[in-house]
Amino acid sequence: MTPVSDFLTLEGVSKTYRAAGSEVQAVEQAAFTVPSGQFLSILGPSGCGKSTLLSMIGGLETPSTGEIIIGGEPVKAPRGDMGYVFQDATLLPWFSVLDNVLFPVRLRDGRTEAYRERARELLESVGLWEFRDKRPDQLSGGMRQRVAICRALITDPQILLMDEPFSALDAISRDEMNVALAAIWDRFHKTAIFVTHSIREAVFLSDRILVMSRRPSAICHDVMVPFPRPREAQIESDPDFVRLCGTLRDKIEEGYKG
Ligand SMILES: Nc1ncnc2c1ncn2[C@@H]1O[C@H](COP(=O)(O)OP(=O)(O)OP(=O)(O)O)[C@@H](O)[C@H]1O
Repeated sequence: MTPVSDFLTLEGVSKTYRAAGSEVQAVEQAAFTVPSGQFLSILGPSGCGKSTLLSMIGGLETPSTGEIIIGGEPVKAPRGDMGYVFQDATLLPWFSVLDNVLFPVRLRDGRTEAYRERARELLESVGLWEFRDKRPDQLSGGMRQRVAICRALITDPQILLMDEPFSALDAISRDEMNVALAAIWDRFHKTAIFVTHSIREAVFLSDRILVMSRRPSAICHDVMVPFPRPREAQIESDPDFVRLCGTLRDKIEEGYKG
């Protein structure tokens, strides 16, 4: 049994895609553990295998070699106790904000009334309760992503997986979303795996950052983020914050060269 302190464990995880006679080594020998409640970001250049790694943790892709263990159980398929947030909020356009947040419950057992209070708590925590009757096309991109985060948390999952959830947003909305996500994470405190290209975003949000290189597609650095929580947007002008961003930029450049 994996101890709770090592909630997620990857052992020698690799992924090779094979198609039309060619092979792509998307992830090579990933091995790390994540304690329960840690916010971990995976940072690296385009094509280094970040999304593939996240998909394998989520049970959406199967590793070619190695094993992924969550809460003592090997991951064989998507689990009911995971929440997902993707680049596109993928809300149902004909449902209200509230019904979108409750949708995973409707799929699971239909007992949406029992979760209405939790939906209210989640929507209030991101400032959207008063928008509960609006439809997605009446919301901004940032608001839609906040709804997607509430939807991912409605069933109180053990782990939240996020794949570049804010990359389609403009810079101001993205900064707002980082503050909103940090606040929601401080409140609900889930184990979180967050894929991003943005060094600043990773440092602002994370307890720990894994940097991936492109050749090989492997984890090349594992860095703890020392700043206390709660974090305010102003932390980004702190010299230590700026210095850590510079260090990570250097590590990513090293990873590019391979
Ligand atoms: N289904 C697939 N079939 C074949 N190759 C794939 C597949 N999915 C990803 N790849 C390849 O695997 C490598 C890693 O892709 P992946 O999307 O995991 O990288 P990434 O770091 O998330 O990239 P980005 O930051 O651009 O989203 C890339 O070379 C990609 O083209």
